[in-house]
Amino acid sequence: MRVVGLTGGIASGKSTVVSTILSLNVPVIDCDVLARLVVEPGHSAYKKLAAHFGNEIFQNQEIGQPLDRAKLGSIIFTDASQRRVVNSIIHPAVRDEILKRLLKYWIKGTSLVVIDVPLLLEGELWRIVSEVIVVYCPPEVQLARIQSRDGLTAQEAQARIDSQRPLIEKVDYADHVIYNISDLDTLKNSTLQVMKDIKPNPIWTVLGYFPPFTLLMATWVIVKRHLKGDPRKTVTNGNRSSVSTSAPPKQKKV
Ligand SMILES: CC(C)(COP(=O)(O)OP(=O)(O)OC[C@H]1O[C@@H](n2cnc3c(N)ncnc32)[C@H](O)[C@@H]1O)[C@@H](O)C(=O)NCCC(=O)NCCS
Ligand SMILES: Nc1ncnc2c1ncn2[C@@H]1O[C@H](COP(=O)(O)OP(=O)(O)OP(=O)(O)O)[C@@H](O)[C@H]1O
Repeated sequence: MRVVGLTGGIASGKSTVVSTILSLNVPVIDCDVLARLVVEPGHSAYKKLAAHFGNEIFQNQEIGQPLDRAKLGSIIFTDASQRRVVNSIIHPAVRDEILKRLLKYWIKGTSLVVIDVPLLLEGELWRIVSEVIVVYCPPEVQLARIQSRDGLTAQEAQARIDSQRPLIEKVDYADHVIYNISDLDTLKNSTLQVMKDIKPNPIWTVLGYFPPFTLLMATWVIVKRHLKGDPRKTVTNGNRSSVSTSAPPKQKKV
């Protein structure tokens, strides 16, 4: 089974890309959805958040009520230390949900699964994906899209962008980049092209069910990612300043 990681920046267009991928009947595991699931009342991440923040992050300021997402957002997108705490509570729970879903798809004989992970290159999951797709758009476009989609001020939108690693740095770790700098039709076509490129060969899918090949393929994925380097260690690289944020760098397929 080929596992592909889809990432980008806030409002860069990941969900829009996902809708095209789903139209091809390729399953997508959406981490924003899982992050919502694991903070539902009764889940262990919910209890940990309550223990850390008290009642202030819940609707009606009452423990037992669903999360007040706007309130938690206003805290974590302006305070890096609180963001780290929330990440340390939610991310392991999301990772466990991802692994459970991957196992189910593998048992079902699925040949290709896409994981939509906004923070793929900031966490550990990049290690297990065979390909990384980055959806890129320039920061000024991100800013405008967040404001118009979420009704936030420019300052609030900027705080959200700043809470993530600069998108242009993520491009360096991509096997495929989708440049979302034009209209929605162009975005759809670029997505279809990338999906065509990564379509798994059915022979490899079948071979993946024979233990020696499973092991070989898993080793290859880990080695391949290792050779590309740890994206969390590099703050920036020499290419960054030479890449314009308003025009796409040369189409990249490694
Ligand atoms: C703060 C919360 C409650 C805001 O909820 P809201 O419904 O407004 O936004 P939503 O969940 O749809 O996220 C929108 C986007 O914000 C960005 N984002 C979310 N959390 C983070 C974070 N911890 N750090 C950086 N960016 C983040 C992502 O690009 C994401 O796609 C929510 O984002 C959350 O619980 N975040 C912590 C969990 C997390 O890291 N999720 C990201 C994927 S695992
Ligand atoms: N090429 C485009 N032209 C016009 N609008 C676009 C384009 N791409 C995306 N959008 C709009 O920008 C907004 C953000 O896109 P989308 O929700 O797909 O981003 P995202 O990366 O999934 O965001 P988030 O990280 O916040 O979940 C949406 O309102 C979407 O309709």
